Amino acid sequence: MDRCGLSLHISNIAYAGRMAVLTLPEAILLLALPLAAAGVTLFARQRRALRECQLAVAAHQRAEARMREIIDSLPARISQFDRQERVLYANRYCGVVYRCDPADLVGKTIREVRGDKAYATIKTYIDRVLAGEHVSYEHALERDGELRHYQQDYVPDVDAAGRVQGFYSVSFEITDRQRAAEVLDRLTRTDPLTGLMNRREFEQRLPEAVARCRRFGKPMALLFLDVDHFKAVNDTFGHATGDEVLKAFAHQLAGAVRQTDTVARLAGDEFVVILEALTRADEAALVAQKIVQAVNQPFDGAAAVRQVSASAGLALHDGGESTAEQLLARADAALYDAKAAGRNTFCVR
Ligand SMILES: Nc1nc2c(ncn2[C@@H]2O[C@H](COP(=O)(O)OP(=O)(O)OP(=O)(O)O)[C@@H](O)[C@H]2O)c(=O)[nH]1
Repeated sequence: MDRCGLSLHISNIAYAGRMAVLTLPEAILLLALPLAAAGVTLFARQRRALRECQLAVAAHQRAEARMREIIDSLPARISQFDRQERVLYANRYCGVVYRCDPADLVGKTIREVRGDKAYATIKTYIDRVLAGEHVSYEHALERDGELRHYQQDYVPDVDAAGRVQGFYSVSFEITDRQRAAEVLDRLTRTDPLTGLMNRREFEQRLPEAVARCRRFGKPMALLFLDVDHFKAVNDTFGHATGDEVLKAFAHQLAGAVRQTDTVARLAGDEFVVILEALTRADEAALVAQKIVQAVNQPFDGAAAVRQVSASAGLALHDGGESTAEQLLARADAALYDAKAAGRNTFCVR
């Protein structure tokens, strides 16, 4: 009952008092009834308000539980750090990756969680996110004895005043994507028939080798090989046998050089070898001789073609001004010299 209603009620009592003489209990009852009614109304309102508040809290708790369930169910590491790089929150998947209860991570620093070595690498990203930048990078972690790759995002946690008070970290596993990319990368660099490097990869590696030769002053050489009379192999035994010969030849060639030497198939029956960090320039001629002899050995197994020979052109680089293209052109010219000299040999330019 509001103030106006109460004064109206009292004036009604006064009027009633004038009309009839009330007993005391009747007067008290008359006064108490509206007050009790007002109390009941107030109580009901308070109860309704309390109920609404309880419902709101329950709804909030349900929403929070749902959010937490979603965050915990995602196959991603989601965590929150303060400015001192301490874990404030870590979702369930963090526990899966770090093999612990995620609650045990809370309070630890990122350095304690990731270890000194990883921390040295990621410190720069942490500094950037704490300076307010959204940072993305990829990294690898060993899990179950296997190297797994992750896409990592750091997002600044900014307070109402615009200050960075920490950061959120989200990390998705990208191992499958990474492996697919590696396979694709390998395919783009490899000759599918022989498994050797292809021309594209060779064209990238030769200038790098020339640059190293110039920088460190260690002589290098390029050997350009071509199988002798290979057309006759195809014409006599068919293309499939020709392919088998190329594979066997590639195997012999790769076996005749060091693991660190670069061996590539440029096209058809043309192969190249980059010989780096030679101690003396004439060492290249010895290696060329050894290679020409090695590829002239009979093939393993009972193939239709038991043996081939190859001619080779050798070009040396002493660390001077020659470019990769010039080196390749010299080796190519030397190869023609070797063909003209009767094949199954090498010439130098
Ligand atoms: N089997 C097979 N043959 C190929 C492939 N690529 C190119 N060839 C063939 O390889 C042969 C290359 O022959 P050439 O090098 O031109 O001639 P050659 O008979 O070896 O003669 P010389 O080099 O002068 O001794 C051609 O017949 C091409 O068709 C391949 O991937 N597989």
